Amino acid sequence: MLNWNNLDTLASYQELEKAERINLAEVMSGENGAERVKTYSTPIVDGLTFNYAAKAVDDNVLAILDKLAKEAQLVEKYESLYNGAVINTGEKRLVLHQLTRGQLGGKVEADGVDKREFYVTQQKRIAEFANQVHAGEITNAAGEKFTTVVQIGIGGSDLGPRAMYLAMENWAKKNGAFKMEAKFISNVDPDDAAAVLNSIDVEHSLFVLVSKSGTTLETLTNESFVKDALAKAGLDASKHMIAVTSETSPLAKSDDYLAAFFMDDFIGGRYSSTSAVGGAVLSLAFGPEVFAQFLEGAAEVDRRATNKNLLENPEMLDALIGVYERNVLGYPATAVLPYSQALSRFPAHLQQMDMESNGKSVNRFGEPIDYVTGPLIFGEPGTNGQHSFYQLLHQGTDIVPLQFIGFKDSQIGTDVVIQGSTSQQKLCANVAAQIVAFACGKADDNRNKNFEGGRPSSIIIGEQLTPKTLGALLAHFENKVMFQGFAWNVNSFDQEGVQLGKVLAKRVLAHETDGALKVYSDLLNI
Ligand SMILES: O=P(O)(O)OC[C@H]1O[C@H](O)[C@H](O)[C@@H](O)[C@@H]1O
Repeated sequence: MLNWNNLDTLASYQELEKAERINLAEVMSGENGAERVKTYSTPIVDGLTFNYAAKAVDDNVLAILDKLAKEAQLVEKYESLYNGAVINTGEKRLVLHQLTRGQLGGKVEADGVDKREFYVTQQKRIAEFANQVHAGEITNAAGEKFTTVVQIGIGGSDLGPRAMYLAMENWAKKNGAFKMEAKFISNVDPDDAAAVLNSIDVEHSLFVLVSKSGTTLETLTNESFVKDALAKAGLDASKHMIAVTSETSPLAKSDDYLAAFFMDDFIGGRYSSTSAVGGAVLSLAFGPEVFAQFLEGAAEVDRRATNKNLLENPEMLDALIGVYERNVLGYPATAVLPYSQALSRFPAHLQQMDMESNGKSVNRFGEPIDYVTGPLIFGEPGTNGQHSFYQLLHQGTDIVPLQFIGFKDSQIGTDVVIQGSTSQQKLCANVAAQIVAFACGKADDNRNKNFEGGRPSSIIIGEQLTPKTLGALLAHFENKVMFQGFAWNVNSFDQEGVQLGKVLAKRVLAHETDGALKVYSDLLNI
């Protein structure tokens, strides 16, 4: 039997509140600090490690977090999720994104369908389609190969796939796996679609229309925008477009598309990168084998996250340190700082994954809760961020926990030695320096130059960003957010908070406004 209790009712949480606070600057200094960096570390997968030495925790706090994990039954809740329980209480749905990359528990059936089989079938259909496109068996009307793939989608149908594409693009080029260039149209701003269309050769472009619901205003508008451009170029849109949607959506049975691939209601948009939503564009761009490696990395993390030992479960550990920082230490935000240009859109993806999941004020039964939940997430790749917002992170009045990500090797491998070091070494030197600067600070008589320190961070260190380590990185955060949602006793899998704005926008477009909404509409000339 699972107990779905609010965080503040747990005995271990009360113990956590009373636990002695750690002086991070002190514990990270000298030999003690060196020892922490060596020991406060646990593997995520081969070639990827979670190091939490610079977090404000010690063995005592970790032991209490372990009690909390057990009292809140975090792994048991995960088990019930992947065995097909109705975890998404708001929408009364199963939550099955882990099943798109592996079978963790027993067979999961819904409406008489084996769901693992369904996801694998879609993967196979996509793989076959992608191979045919690459082989020139599926072509444009003139019998010429498609060279570019353009994804049309927004939110989860854009952010994850786009971030994953960018993360693998240079790796694929370097490793002979690059098949087609991918572009993305998401915003309803006409300049987004127009700029992408201006940058491609439409005659040789294949468009992937992605919408789980098939009703998203931005995506349907951009579909029409693209169809208009295809018609103007004298092209038959139905020969240039495929759809990725759920079988129940209005797009599912249309003749407007060359092919349709499916996901379902049990895959949340922000968790859909490993479903057909990411599968279509990534398999077209890099080939099905690369997509399979990406899934394998995610699957390995999903398996590891079943470990009940907190220190051997980096997803649960990361999650609970985050809960400690948010609820006990009162920190409002988390900055995601990848020292990897390939991860330039990864923070944007995590913003949706985390904030849409855990930005909740009621528990999973709809009752108000008396504690804070999901933090504000933002970030930029290092070292660019260092020359931008790090000032506030080092000396501002809020303490913002930091999530660094760094790799020993670059993806392309082209580098240059300047003043005795390569660019990759300079990149890595900066991340090491930042961790210690944030944690330990530096005293100065000039208050303006003083660094208090005590600013916590963790780092995920990898050998190289490959499809497999990328899949692992993605699943690490998906599972972290899931465990945090369990700890906060919220439903991490719906997003009612996005609805009101959509309803009001429709009213504006129908000219059914009054009061402030009418004046804003007039000011914006609608
Ligand atoms: O894939 P779609 O149904 O078009 O949804 C696209 C996005 O829009 C919604 O408003 C939600 O906030 C997102 O969670 C979702 O990913």
